[in-house]
Amino acid sequence: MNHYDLIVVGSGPAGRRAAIQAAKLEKSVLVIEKGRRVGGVSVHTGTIPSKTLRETALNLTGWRERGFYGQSYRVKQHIDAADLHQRLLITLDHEVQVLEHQFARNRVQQLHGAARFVDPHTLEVTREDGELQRVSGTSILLAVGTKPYRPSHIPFDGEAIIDSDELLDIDTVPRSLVVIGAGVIGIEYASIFSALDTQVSVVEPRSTMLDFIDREIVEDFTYQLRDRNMKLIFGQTAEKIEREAGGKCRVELNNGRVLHSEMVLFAAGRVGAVGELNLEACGLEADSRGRLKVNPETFQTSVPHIYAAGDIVGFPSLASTSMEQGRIAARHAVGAPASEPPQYFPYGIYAVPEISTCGLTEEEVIARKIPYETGVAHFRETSRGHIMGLETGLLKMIFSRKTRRLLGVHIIGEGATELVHIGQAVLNLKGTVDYFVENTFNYPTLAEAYKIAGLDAWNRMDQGPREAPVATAQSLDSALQAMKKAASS
Ligand SMILES: Cc1cc2nc3c(=O)[nH]c(=O)nc-3n(C[C@H](O)[C@H](O)[C@H](O)COP(=O)(O)OP(=O)(O)OC[C@H]3O[C@@H](n4cnc5c(N)ncnc54)[C@H](O)[C@@H]3O)c2cc1C
Ligand SMILES: NC(=O)c1ccc[n+]([C@@H]2O[C@H](COP(=O)([O-])OP(=O)(O)OC[C@H]3O[C@@H](n4cnc5c(N)ncnc54)[C@H](O)[C@@H]3O)[C@@H](O)[C@H]2O)c1
Repeated sequence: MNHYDLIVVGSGPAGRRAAIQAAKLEKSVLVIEKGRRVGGVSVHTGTIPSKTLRETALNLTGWRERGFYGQSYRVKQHIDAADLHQRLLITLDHEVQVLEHQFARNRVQQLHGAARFVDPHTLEVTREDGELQRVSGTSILLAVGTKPYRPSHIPFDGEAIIDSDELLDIDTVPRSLVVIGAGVIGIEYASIFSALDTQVSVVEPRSTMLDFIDREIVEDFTYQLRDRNMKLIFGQTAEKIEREAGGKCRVELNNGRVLHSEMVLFAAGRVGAVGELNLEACGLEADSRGRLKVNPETFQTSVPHIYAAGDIVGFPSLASTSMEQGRIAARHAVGAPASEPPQYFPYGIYAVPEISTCGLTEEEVIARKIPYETGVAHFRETSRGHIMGLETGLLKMIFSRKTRRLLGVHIIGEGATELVHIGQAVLNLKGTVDYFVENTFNYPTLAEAYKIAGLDAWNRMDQGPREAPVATAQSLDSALQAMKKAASS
């Protein structure tokens, strides 16, 4: 039986980063992956496919050009499922190749098959050819991720009543779609299909959605979705879902309302993929949602040489944070020093329009009784926004009135998931409103919105002995506009 310094179960973001980190520290590493190809949910059914689908939809519909050419503008008149699949396959292939190459370069060994514990240090792998193989590890990292929650009362058929994994295999773009669950997955796909001219209805049992996002941003988002005819039905559950004789889906809500659609996407959460691990054999137990509890600093489970990272440990369940967790877990497992994760990480929602956020929301600042000021910029106030024909887009920053520090940045609109990193850096480096006022930004860029929002807040804050330096004619304009706005409000 082969023995390794570290065995990693799962090759998603947490597993791949952990494996490469341990290999860089010259440890022997084995990655066990039950999927046919490495990459995990992130590469095959989650992050990368959904973002590729979004990009394809925006490109083929000509979405980004409609500000100039009107709502009826299309790059391709009829977009079918083959159009969507084509780019998907190329992107996924590329991702897998890059990952395989990284493993090979770093001498990370791979074993394909489902792993289960035999005892706390030994795993048995059922290989693709049906053979069983046992391996042992000084440390083991569980990075097995999650799978869609599929309650037994939903008649999934893989064709018209589907989960988010099956969505990637559809062979037609539906003309109408009911999405059950307004979580991140539900809302991203709902807005992508709406951009493809599908008539979309979203059913959500709670009275609000995306509660971790600043309410002003969610209100703007909700307005934009409703404005393009999406039905957002809050406070209702789907009582019964069935296929009718003609093939259409019928969704009956608990208030008696009935929705008809060509397709139903059930996206009401995900559960940990611990089913095959035989956790009893290593002394671990998952919670009711299949999640494992870990020490948040080291990612050790209650069995000290067994670590868990990524979606299997719960919030925030992002590819980005999973990678960091995997890296920290691997360093701890092999006795290398590891820093703590930074206080604030960004969250990107790749809906149409996209949303990104980092730090505290206005609601959180109020709840903590922190005296604060906000600064807001609309993308249409920037020259880059004019050039791009943007009609929407908003950047909001929240500052402490006492320390002047940036507390949160919240963005909706084109490029939000990239732009947020400027705010993230200032936030984690403990920067203040003065950073945005005193520094020059490239012009014309959407990043100039930071300058405008910074000045907007600055004008209403105690400015002490400072003067706002005026770096360019453009920032003078912005400053004057912001001052006028402040004076009139
Ligand atoms: C539709 C969708 C869109 C998303 N979009 C984003 C996004 O835009 N940005 C973002 O940051 N995050 C996004 N996420 C979340 C992101 O995909 C996850 O946070 C990330 O994939 C979690 O990584 P992980 O390492 O925990 O494992 P996963 O990526 O879930 O991979 C786990 C791997 O473990 C393998 N495995 C499971 N059990 C066993 C076993 N017993 N033996 C061997 N192998 C096993 C599985 O086959 C799988 O390959 C999205 C998720 C979904 C579903
Ligand atoms: N851009 C990104 O970073 C991104 C994108 C997609 C997914 N993800 C990650 O994947 C994870 C899973 O996402 P998700 O959207 O599946 O889950 P979720 O838990 O975020 O959302 C599920 C939604 O479904 C609703 N719901 C729960 N039970 C329901 C029921 N029986 N009927 C109808 N609705 C019900 C919930 O109220 C919630 O709004 C998230 O935690 C997220 O971090 C991230």
